Amino acid sequence: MRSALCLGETMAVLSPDPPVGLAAADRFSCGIGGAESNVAMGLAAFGVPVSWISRLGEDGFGRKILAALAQHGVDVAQVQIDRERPTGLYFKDPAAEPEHSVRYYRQGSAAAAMAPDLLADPAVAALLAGAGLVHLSGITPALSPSCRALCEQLLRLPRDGRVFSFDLNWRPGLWHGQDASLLRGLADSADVLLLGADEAEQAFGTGSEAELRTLLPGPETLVLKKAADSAVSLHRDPATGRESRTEVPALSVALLEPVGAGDSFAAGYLSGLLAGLDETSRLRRGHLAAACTLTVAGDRGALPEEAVIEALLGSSEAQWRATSVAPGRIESPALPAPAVLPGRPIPAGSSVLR
Ligand SMILES: Nc1ncnc2c1ncn2[C@@H]1O[C@H](COP(=O)(O)OP(=O)(O)O)[C@@H](O)[C@H]1O
Ligand SMILES: O=C(O)C(=O)C[C@H](O)[C@H](O)COP(=O)(O)O
Repeated sequence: MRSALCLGETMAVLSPDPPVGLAAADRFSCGIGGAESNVAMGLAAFGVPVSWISRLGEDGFGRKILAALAQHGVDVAQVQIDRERPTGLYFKDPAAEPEHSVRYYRQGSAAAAMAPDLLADPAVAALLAGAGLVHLSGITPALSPSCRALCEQLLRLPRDGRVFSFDLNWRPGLWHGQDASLLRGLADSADVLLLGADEAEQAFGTGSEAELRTLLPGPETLVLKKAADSAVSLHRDPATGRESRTEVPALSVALLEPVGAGDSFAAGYLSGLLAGLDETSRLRRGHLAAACTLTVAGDRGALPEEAVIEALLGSSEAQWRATSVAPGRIESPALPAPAVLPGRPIPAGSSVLR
């Protein structure tokens, strides 16, 4: 299988522990968070050889991020270390309204200093030349003008058999005071564009398939996620120009925490693309990986064993629709018995929402 390369910022994440509002918090647990590195770890879990490219501060948070990604099987050899700027941070605020539930401290971070000269680094150029997939997201161009220039330059590269994927990851807080209309041009120059109907509505004023396809005619494949309902792939055959539509319902999930589901979906879908699977299987892999993440209290849930993935991907539509995922457990008529999901137990005091 050809390798993948994911580029973007990863930060240290500080979460009040216990989960109270920031004003009341005395203690924090520290994890790591970054959309593109979540995708990189997700791809590695599906067996894809993957590198993550970024820039970190010469600090403990940077070292923690490198160690965590390496532990998940992601190649971090070409991550740059910035001696002047720090690793970015964000805080979770469990008491805040959803649009303020995350507080970024990433302005002037090491990653925000990424620039097109990164591509002149011979080791990075070699990774890029060998990659079958290059994954970016709408977060990076919002970080700084130099990061935006880097994304523009990457998306202008000749394809040479590579696929450039782009997850919209609309973060209005990061675009404040900047021209967010640039995002549409970037998204439109990818080959595979992943976006949620809700975020498309906010960023582009519509979540409708037909209107989005008209607004974004560039990508060969547009993957529109409709949260708990379904995901739709609109794919244009490069040889004939014919457009086909594939829709796969989402799994029934006992949701614990939503963060990271979009990144896991991207990893599932893109791993299927690299493996040469059809659109239905790619979308199913996306839903399955997202469901595993939705049932844990972190950015990424562990996948079931390979035989379970295969059985679910090969199941009939009725069996797929009757499949449900709860913390630690998958039940499906396509499985001889409920499958146990590996991973951390549910933290005490967490409530399982439905
Ligand atoms: N309530 C839910 N039930 C089942 N699956 C869901 C639910 N919410 C999200 N998903 C899954 O997660 C994927 C990503 O959802 P999305 O809302 O786009 O996430 P994000 O906002 O994290 O990007 C969906 O395509 C679907 O597979
Ligand atoms: O870099 C950022 O700004 C982030 O938000 C990092 C987040 O951990 C993930 O991007 C989760 O994002 P979803 O998968 O959409 O829930």
